[in-house]
Amino acid sequence: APDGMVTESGMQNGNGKNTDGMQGNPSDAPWIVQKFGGTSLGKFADQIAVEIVKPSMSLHRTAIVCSALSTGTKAEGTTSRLLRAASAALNPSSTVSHTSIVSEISSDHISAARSLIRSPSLLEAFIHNVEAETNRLLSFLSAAQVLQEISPKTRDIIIGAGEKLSCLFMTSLLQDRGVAAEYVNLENIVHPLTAAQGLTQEFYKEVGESIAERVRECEDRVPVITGFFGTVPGSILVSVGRGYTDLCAALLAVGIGAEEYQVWKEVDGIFTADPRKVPQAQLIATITPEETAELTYWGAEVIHPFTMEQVMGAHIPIRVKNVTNPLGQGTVIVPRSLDGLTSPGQHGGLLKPRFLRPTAVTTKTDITVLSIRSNRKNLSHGFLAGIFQTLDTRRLAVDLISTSEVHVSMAVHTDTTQRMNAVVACARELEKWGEVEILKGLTILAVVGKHMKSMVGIAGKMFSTLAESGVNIEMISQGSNEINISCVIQEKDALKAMTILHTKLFLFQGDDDE
Ligand SMILES: Nc1ncnc2c1ncn2[C@@H]1O[C@H](COP(=O)(O)OP(=O)(O)O)[C@@H](O)[C@H]1O
Ligand SMILES: N[C@@H](CC(=O)OP(=O)(O)O)C(=O)O
Repeated sequence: APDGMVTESGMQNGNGKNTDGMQGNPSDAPWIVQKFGGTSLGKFADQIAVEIVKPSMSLHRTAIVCSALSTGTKAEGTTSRLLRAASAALNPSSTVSHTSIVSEISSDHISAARSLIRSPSLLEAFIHNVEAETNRLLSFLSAAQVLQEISPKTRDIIIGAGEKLSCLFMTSLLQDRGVAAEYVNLENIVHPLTAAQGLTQEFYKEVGESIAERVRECEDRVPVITGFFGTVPGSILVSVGRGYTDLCAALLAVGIGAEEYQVWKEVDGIFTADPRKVPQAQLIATITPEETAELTYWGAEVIHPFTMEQVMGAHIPIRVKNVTNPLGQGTVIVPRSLDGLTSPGQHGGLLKPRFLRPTAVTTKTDITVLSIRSNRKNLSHGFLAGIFQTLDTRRLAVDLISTSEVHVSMAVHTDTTQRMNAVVACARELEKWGEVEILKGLTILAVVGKHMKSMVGIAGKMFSTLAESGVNIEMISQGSNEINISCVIQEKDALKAMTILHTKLFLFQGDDDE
């Protein structure tokens, strides 16, 4: 009987090697890597264990990678709360203490376990492990409070606690449901020598191989892997950013040579538009990595943008699937080597054929446009270089740019107060070049599709459709590649614009001239 957790040293332990009476991974079957997001784990942990992981184990060796638990939205999730705890520790006048945030995180995990884990011994071992992890976390936060400083490495360790807690929880739950599972903590997987080379492809490859090696040590036990993969060069939040678990699972998929990498979400896959905003959006059966990367960059929060590059180089397909509909086919992001072999399928009969329409439409909110009208007749030598240097010193990246002889407009993503303040500071500095204007409350609207390069007049149709619907276009920019056309509009028009473009460009019945 499962009498304790199968964990690394320091954690309360049962008999790790003994999988008696528990279902283990089949030996020699191909590997599948499954990644679960925080909100999915927070809401559907039982279904994930019983309806997704267990069935997968009958045909595949299954490895699961988990993000930190969220009970509501990602902003209320464990990672966000850990970041708030770190800020609270540093801020003596903070209204909440880091200790109260940590104790809430701890009690949320314990109450999730109480409601799902039936075995008293597994539950007791889990609570013990949560307490040990929480105490360690508190010691890091208290040290930060005393020093009034958090190094990037300490911040990484603090946020990494989120994935450790969620994986301890999933390991115990799987064991409780009869699965031989093993907790795999990647906190120390990055070797200092590997880290020294920076975030290079070689770094990713070595980390992926180390994760795979650790996973093989689990033998027939299902590895439950922390999506936090250690203190990476320059800090995980800065170098990779939120959503790093997608990348972690991709590194494992490559390292272990998985047959498929599954990203489990709360949507059926990638749609022609955000299904929560455009109810007519249709599920896309297959999509290219380039299109997925564009969509992600332009606001569709489907998968971390660094993920595609890793998996596609190794020709491993990514399948985006829904935790609440495990039998659905999802969307397959087809690696280059397989592209063309699979049919460009689509679901539903409402959509125009693939070669006559773009793949998807998306919006990216919180955009500010910074415009500079030169006070000379022509753009002088050094004008553009000066502008970019100013932006660079404030660490601002430009999403879209449009230039004329005496005028430059740049769209910047201002999703944090810090970035908005940086834009205002830049504007002040740029006044030496001419008249500066800041336009806030904007959205980038992007249409993406690999067939668009051969669709004559698609840009014209996009802009005339917007004009007919009374959507004012603030800025148009030549797309950086042929698979995307984007423009900047008012935030208040975003939903209307996306819906009307979806109807006119994607659906049969919306088109009057075909
Ligand atoms: N084109 C798109 N296809 C699918 N989902 C999209 C698209 N654009 C935006 N989204 C949004 O991305 C989110 C991804 O799903 P979710 O499971 O909530 O993410 P997470 O795994 O981060 O918790 C959904 O909220 C969905 O509305
Ligand atoms: N927990 C981390 C990493 C992550 O990958 O999250 P998710 O898989 O829930 O997007 C975050 O919130 O950023």
